[in-house]
Amino acid sequence: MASEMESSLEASFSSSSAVSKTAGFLPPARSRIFKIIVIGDSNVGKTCLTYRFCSSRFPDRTEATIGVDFRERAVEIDGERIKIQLWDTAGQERFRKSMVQHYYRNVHAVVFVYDMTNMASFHSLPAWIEECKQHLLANDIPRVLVGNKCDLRSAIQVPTDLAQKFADTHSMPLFETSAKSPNDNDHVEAIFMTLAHKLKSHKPLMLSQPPDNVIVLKPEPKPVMTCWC
Ligand SMILES: Nc1nc2c(ncn2[C@@H]2O[C@H](COP(=O)(O)OP(=O)(O)OP(=O)(O)O)[C@@H](O)[C@H]2O)c(=O)[nH]1
Repeated sequence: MASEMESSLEASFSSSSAVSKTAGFLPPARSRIFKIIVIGDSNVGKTCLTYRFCSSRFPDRTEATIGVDFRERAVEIDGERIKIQLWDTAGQERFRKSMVQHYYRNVHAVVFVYDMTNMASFHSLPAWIEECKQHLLANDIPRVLVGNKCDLRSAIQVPTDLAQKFADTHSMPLFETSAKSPNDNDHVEAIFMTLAHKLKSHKPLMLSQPPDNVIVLKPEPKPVMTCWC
């Protein structure tokens, strides 16, 4: 399944068919697909965060991810339809081994997740960053750091200032959120939409398809970036 996904990603565009009202079929509408991998220790809430963004709710129950799960959501930004494809990767080493090289192919952005109630998951972050380096992820791809489970206020182990220092050192925005709390729904949305905005502006040229089927390359306007950290 991973290799099938990759071949579609290598094309960078997806198609959906459209029927002309007058003369048969129009060429398929195109939308860009962006692959975002979500990585971090087991149990930090990667599945819940991706589920929350793609299905707008907290999952009833989760099991440890084996290999990788895919979730996808289409969003519209400044009139352009973009598909955000989230690769929810296994945190447990034994469930990653055979798949790990697939995660890192054609990645457009990375979300590093730690559990705010688990200091060990925060201390693992350098190892996750190192894994990205080893798989030759370009330095300039957008990355964000997410501290999850902020709803468990009395159990917080990772202070915000420590996480912020780490985020600054690695030039990433920091988001503290909860995949579970209904109050944080907008926040989870904001994390992935911030990335989507960044990705949209990542490529300086975009393809547009006017009715006469001439493909025109035109510069993309810069979106306004907002950071919620
Ligand atoms: N209180 C609280 N619990 C959460 C939150 N997010 C996830 N959980 C719980 O944390 C546990 C692990 O969540 P998952 O999303 O499966 O964690 P994961 O990082 O995908 O784990 P692996 O698949 O093993 O890598 C589950 O019991 C979730 O219900 C959150 O924001 N708040």
